[in-house]
Amino acid sequence: MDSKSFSNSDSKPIGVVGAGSFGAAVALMLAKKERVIIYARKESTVHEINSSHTLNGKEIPKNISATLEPKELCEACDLLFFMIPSYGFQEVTRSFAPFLFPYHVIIHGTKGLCLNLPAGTDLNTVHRMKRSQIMTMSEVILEETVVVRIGCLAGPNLSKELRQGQPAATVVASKFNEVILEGQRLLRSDKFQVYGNSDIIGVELSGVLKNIIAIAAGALAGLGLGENAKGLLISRGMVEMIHLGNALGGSIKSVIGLAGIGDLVTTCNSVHSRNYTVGYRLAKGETLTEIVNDMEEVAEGINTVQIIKAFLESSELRAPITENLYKVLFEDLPIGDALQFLMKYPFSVDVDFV
Ligand SMILES: NC(=O)C1=CN([C@@H]2O[C@H](COP(=O)(O)OP(=O)(O)OC[C@H]3O[C@@H](n4cnc5c(N)ncnc54)[C@H](OP(=O)(O)O)[C@@H]3O)[C@@H](O)[C@H]2O)C=CC1
Ligand SMILES: O=C(CO)COP(=O)(O)O
Repeated sequence: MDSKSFSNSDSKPIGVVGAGSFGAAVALMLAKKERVIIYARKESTVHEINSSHTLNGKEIPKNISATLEPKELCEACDLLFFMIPSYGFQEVTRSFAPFLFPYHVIIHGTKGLCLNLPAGTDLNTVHRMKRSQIMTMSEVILEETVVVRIGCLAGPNLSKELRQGQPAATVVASKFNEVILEGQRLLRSDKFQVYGNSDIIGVELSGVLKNIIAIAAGALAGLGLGENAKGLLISRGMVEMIHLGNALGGSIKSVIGLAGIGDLVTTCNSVHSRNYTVGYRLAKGETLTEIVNDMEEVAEGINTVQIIKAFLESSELRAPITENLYKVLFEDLPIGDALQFLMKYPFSVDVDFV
């Protein structure tokens, strides 16, 4: 394959790694254009897809099949969509690495961060982190594999709405134009618009950072506060995302685009958002442990708050929403006290980023 262009023109199937909520939603969209092979780690999931053409009991098209083997997926497909939460991302990427070649293209949809810490340490033991110790998923793929053409999918894409066929849009970000074009070709439909962006780090960070604000928005709703308070949170949250995104290597433009403000508005308003739900349930009196133990799906924002708090410890930057949410989640600060602190915080300039 020509290293400068990429097109699945020989109609190889498209690989989807992960059969969770988002992996399933993306596999269904891809199956409208091409054959799809899903990699899942559970034999029962693979068996269900291959034998009854269902996933979690819901019918799926017959051009979707499944495998338990990374090798099989890498041999069959040139383009792989990695749809794995950040907690499993490094492990899964390492299991695929021996079978990946520079001709492969990977587009991921993960809205979380991984860590690059010395052996024997983790998030519970390292409380100050430099940027070099924090990795976006494109950085994990670059570190662990020989794949260079990497893309990221981010935007207001609640999987439940996508599966219902409701209209939506996303951003495919990559430094390689052919990755953006192929993502657009495969995913675009009359119900789904796909924008391109070359700032992959900024787009990844937008999807990651909005989860923090979504937890806070759920908490406001759980406290019974109104739309004025939400407008305030979303606006100040966006400013915080811009400064954090910038400090971590992303561009302001990406945060004020679909993957940033677009996704922020969606997840701060939806009971289908897991992050929003975490905040809502906290405000209703449940503990973080109770909520996490009871959730079947991942709420990336919880881990992200911890990582960003550790990053703030090693920088001059202040991010009052994140810092107060950290105290609520991990230091038992009552949500009402956090809110009071934020109301008194000396934010004096409305727009300080342009
Ligand atoms: N759901 C949504 O609306 C959206 C989600 N995202 C992002 O997509 C990512 C995935 O989310 P989502 O699909 O919702 O998560 P889910 O919790 O629904 O599913 C996660 C999937 O990843 C698999 N998995 C986890 N760890 C491993 C591992 N080590 N090896 C193999 N498989 C593994 C799980 O497998 P198993 O079933 O075997 O446990 C499961 O199928 C997250 O980062 C999320 O932020 C982005 C946009 C929208
Ligand atoms: O990112 C999402 C929608 O764009 C999904 O948000 P949650 O992970 O909070 O469910």
